[in-house]
Amino acid sequence: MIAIGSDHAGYELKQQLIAYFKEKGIPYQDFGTDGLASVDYPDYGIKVGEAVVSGNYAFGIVICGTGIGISISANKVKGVRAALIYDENTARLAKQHNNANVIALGGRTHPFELAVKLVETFRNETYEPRHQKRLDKLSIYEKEHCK
Ligand SMILES: O=C[C@H](O)[C@H](O)[C@H](O)COP(=O)(O)O
Repeated sequence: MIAIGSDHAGYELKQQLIAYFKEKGIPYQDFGTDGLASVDYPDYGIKVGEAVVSGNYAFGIVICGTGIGISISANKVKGVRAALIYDENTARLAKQHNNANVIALGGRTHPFELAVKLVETFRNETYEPRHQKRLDKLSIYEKEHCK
């Protein structure tokens, strides 16, 4: 199950991705926003981040205008590794090297066709455990410094 959320600037791309998931039978849960009215990206980045660390989702997708603000927001949640991806290489490496559990896209920077390609590339990639030592350092920092 994919957790997906956006602010107003990411709303249209979120809806397009949801239509794609429905067509392909890909399970998802929509965490809002529900329209084009101006909202604040931290509310949605944090909501999706918390959902993902709950363990009930394969990964999260967060979308704002650029993907920057909402990735910063998701990364405030302990246990989240959110990656702003912008081409096939970063989509692949976000999984292979960083084992990202949230990916961020920009409604004003990522056309739908690119966004789908990046989501599918990330989804079908595999984490390389040789990087675990680095991820462990992040977890240790979180354990010691973030309540
Ligand atoms: O990083 C921030 C995001 O791109 C926001 O979606 C953006 O700042 C919203 O801008 P505005 O309020 O002008 O629609």
